[in-house]
Amino acid sequence: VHDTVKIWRAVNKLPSPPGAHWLAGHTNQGPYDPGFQWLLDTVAAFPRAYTLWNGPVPMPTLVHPDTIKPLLTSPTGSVKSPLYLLFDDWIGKGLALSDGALWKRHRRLLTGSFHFDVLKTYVPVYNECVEVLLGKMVKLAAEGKPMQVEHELGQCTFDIILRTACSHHSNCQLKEPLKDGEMDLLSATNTMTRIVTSRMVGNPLYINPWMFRLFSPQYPAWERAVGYAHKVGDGLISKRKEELKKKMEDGDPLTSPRDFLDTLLLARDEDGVSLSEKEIADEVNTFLFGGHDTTSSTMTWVLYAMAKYPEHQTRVREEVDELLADRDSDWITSNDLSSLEYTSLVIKEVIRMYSPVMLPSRSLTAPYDVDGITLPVGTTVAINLYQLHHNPTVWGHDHMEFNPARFLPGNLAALDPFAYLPFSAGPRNCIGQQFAYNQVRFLTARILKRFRLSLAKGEPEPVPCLTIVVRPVQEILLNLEPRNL
Ligand code: HEM
Repeated sequence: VHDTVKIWRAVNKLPSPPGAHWLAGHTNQGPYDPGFQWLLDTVAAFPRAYTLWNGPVPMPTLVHPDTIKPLLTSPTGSVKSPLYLLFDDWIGKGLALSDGALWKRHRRLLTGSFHFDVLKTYVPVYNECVEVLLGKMVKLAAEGKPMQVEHELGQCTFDIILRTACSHHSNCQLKEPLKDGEMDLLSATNTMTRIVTSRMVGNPLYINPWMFRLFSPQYPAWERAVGYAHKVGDGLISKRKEELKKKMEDGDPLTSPRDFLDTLLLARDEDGVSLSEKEIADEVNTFLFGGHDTTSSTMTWVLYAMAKYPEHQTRVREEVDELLADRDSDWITSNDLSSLEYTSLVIKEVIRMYSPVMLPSRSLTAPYDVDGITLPVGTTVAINLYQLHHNPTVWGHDHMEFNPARFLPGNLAALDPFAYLPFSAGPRNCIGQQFAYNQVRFLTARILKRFRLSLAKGEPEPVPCLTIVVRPVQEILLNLEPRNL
């Protein structure tokens, strides 16, 4: 009680949007309602930090580089907040959820998997997976049907992460739709994502694991999907262990891991200790989770932005045409990616506009100073990246305008390095940043090389909403016009 009173006293000193109900807090005002108008109004009124009341629970929210930077750069000042426990059954103590010595050990062992040289080896996989997608787009165009962007990109990015992480060919892009009661890894993952989201923004009682287990009608579906995903993951791991054992018996020194799973199985710390089976399984699940919805949501918004702003679409296409001129095929190599300069600017701006991962949060393990107010140990603090990226005091009053030129080196120089944090920053930044970024540049270039995209007539403007990632409330439909090459 003493600690709670201390926290309440401190958070009450921060500014807070008016009208919070004593029990419901700001929930009735719809802080995360689709479209994010409340977030836009709030950051305009409180451009540094404010207290959001999630029902009766306060959550100081940081929205300015100055208030965010010390939190993210302190290696010991905070741990992941209890909200991350919503993922616990699914990804266990993998990199995203663990803290302290366990996290440090895993991060050290896994960093090598995202080294430039390793990421280079994934480019052929991107090419193969996008060929499947392009084939489906050709068929849709021939039938005069629009593309359901999120659906198609969700399948394609899942195909990519399964192949790059575990060399697993799921054929998920070409599978027939599942019949009632059937499950595959993609549908299990989608079910888990849906249920975590509904616990995050739905009945707050179900945030508690026991209330969820005992009373939520969704629990049986959750248990089934988690069980299925773990069974598939465990199967992939034990199959690979056998393969590696056989290779070693045949004298292979195993110096070049084939994929992320190999890296995990071969990882040894300074004392020669490997990861346990449970640790490996948690990391596999972490990467399938972290590496799928994030890139799929980003690609969805990129393609939408290309259709909405044809002048930028044309500039990206010209850049790709120039890169691939005089070549026999559309295949893009890892060396090509750095030539896609305008494409990169466009992608950075899309990620700013939509902030696919919106709301990292932390529990303070040391007092934290926000504009002269000290938040005590135990306070849950959120960093709202959407609000940071739409903070008029940081980005100017034209922050809702789509303007890739913001990211030209000359303009970036004037910007605080903590003004743009889609992948967070500091020791807990996104380990998959370069992997994601390569993939999105790659997919954008290959798709625009082959198709002109336009908004399907009569479709409403898509409205972003918060799930685990930011995605459109309704599927986005785009018309496809194949280019005559
Ligand atoms: C556009 C795509 C992506 C975005 C916007 C993104 C964003 C983020 C953000 C903001 C964090 C920090 C979360 C926090 O502090 O709570 C994070 C962490 C993480 N991301 Fe990503 N991510 C993306 C893609 C990926 C991919 C492709 C992977 C894996 C292949 C991945 C794996 C992870 C992991 C494991 C962490 C936890 C790292 C740690 O705590 O050491 N992410 N990501």
